[in-house]
Amino acid sequence: MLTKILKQKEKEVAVLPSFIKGELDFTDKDHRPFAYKIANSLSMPALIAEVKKASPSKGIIKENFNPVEIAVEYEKAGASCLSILTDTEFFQGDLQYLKDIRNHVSLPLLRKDFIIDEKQIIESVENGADAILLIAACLSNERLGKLHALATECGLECLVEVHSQQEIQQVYDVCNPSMIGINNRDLKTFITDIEHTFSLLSSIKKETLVISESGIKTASDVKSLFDHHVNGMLIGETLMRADSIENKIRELYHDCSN
Ligand SMILES: O=C(O)c1ccccc1NCC(=O)[C@H](O)[C@H](O)COP(=O)(O)O
Repeated sequence: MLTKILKQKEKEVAVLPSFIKGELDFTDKDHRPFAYKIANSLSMPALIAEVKKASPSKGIIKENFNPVEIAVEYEKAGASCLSILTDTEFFQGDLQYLKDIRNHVSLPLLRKDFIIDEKQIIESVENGADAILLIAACLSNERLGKLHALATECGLECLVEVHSQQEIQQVYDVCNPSMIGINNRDLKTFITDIEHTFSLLSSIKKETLVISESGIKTASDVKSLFDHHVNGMLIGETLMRADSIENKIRELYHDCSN
């Protein structure tokens, strides 16, 4: 699946406009601090709530999909940050959702896509992202280091995603991200297992914020993340399938407040 997605991304990147680094000026962009919001959620893991219509593993997740309405509900229900899927081909997302959502909520926004090229970083800033996802499994050491450096120069924060101990080492060899996301989804089988987060935790430096990603479904999952001092959690499907986002978020946090 990842190979298929990356082939498609190469096609998309080929038609993006090129840029001259010296001519970039993003000083007028207002930046909403992403990692800061995560770090400040002390009594429970911070919620990064994902706006996700469909996925390669589940097909359509939400039929009547209104990204702005969902984002507004997430903000009202107490999410710390939002993740907006912008990939069209596999997740039925759109870059336009990022722009639209930015105009209706005040939360920091993560552009969730498969970033492999500098041009996508410029596109992310121009379309209102505060942070981007960089997936270690999609990038060589050199590419990861370069993309992380450019994103930082452009005022974007990076959530660097890993699946293994080896990838954590790769990440620390080339950059020192403020946030590492451990993806609980095995990209070969699509099976999610929250234990995956706990198995990799000890390899992450104390000063790096840890986000557990994918397959988080119950209050007991959230409580165990909290008990393991995981700083944040990225949740898509569980929230998108809920009849009431507000009730679902309250239910997920239930065991942390008791
Ligand atoms: O969601 C998928 O099927 C998927 C397949 C291949 C690559 C990535 C995929 N998901 C991206 C994500 O990381 C999730 O959208 C995110 O972590 C939220 O996961 P969930 O709460 O399980 O929807």
